[in-house]
Amino acid sequence: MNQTIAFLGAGSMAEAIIAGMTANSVIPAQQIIATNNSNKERLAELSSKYHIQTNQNKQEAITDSNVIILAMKPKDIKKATDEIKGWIREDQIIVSLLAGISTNFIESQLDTNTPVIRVMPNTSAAIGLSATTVTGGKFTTADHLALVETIMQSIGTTTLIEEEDMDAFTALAGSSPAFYYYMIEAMERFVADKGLDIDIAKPLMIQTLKGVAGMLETSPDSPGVLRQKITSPGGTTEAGLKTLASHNFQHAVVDCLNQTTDKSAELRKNFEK
Ligand SMILES: NC(=O)C1=CN([C@@H]2O[C@H](COP(=O)(O)OP(=O)(O)OC[C@H]3O[C@@H](n4cnc5c(N)ncnc54)[C@H](OP(=O)(O)O)[C@@H]3O)[C@@H](O)[C@H]2O)C=CC1
Ligand SMILES: O=C(O)[C@@H]1CCC=N1
Repeated sequence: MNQTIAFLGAGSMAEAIIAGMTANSVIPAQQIIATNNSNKERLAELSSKYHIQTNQNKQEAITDSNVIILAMKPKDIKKATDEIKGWIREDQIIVSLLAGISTNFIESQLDTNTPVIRVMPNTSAAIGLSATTVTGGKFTTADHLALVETIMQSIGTTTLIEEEDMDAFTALAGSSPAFYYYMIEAMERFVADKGLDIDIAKPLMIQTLKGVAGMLETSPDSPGVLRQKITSPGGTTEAGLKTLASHNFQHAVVDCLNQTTDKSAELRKNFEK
């Protein structure tokens, strides 16, 4: 792909995307430029690990690129756009990874007709398995969206959504890997409590998760039916599920996703000013 991509921000999400992009040949490493606020060591680390370009000069990084990926924290968006607004051209595309922050705010901050596309990847981008949602702003054409989807497909799947649904999909696909990891951490506690060998237990846990993902993907049955097929009356699974229900497990999960969604909206309220 003949695009040069600048990352403004070189933190964990930028690295997950860079790792995924450079692991396949869709975007050559030399067409990726990373810049950040001040952490020189971090840029050196990314350059040595992924053989990408780095540049501490944000203006140069932007000027040399067609696609500019905003990868700073939501709290830093105002300062970042104030700094870069004079350097952005209308032939470029701005891609924002920022939770909560709207395309409309970035467009108004930049004060140009440059297309702004909001995406929400997850850290599985590092192994090419992100589930990335994509939504366009006021100046975005179908061609812009297609280009950004192609770029993001180098790190996994892409799904076009309405911007009003982005907060909820941020919960369901951006943050949710952390919720799955949290459950696995609890299972690891059980492994330790029982004195089981983690080297035996971990591959079994991973294989089980892969099996669950595969069944969800291929089986015509709903998750509820799949669960029932495991749950013999009076059996082991039923005992475990009863315990989860007694702890209001499903309520906790729904509440967790609601709070995550609400936080995305709150970030917008707090930092779009
Ligand atoms: N982590 C995740 O799983 C996901 C994160 N996101 C989004 O990605 C964004 C980044 O998150 P994450 O990588 O975790 O954050 P990190 O804190 O790890 O990284 C933030 C980066 O932004 C840089 N930075 C801050 N201000 C500027 C600026 N004005 N110009 C250029 N760079 C700047 C920092 O540089 P320095 O170190 O020099 O200060 C740092 O490299 C967030 O907006 C988040 O909502 C989206 C999906 C998933
Ligand atoms: O926790 C966060 O705010 C970011 C956005 C989605 C995943 N991580």
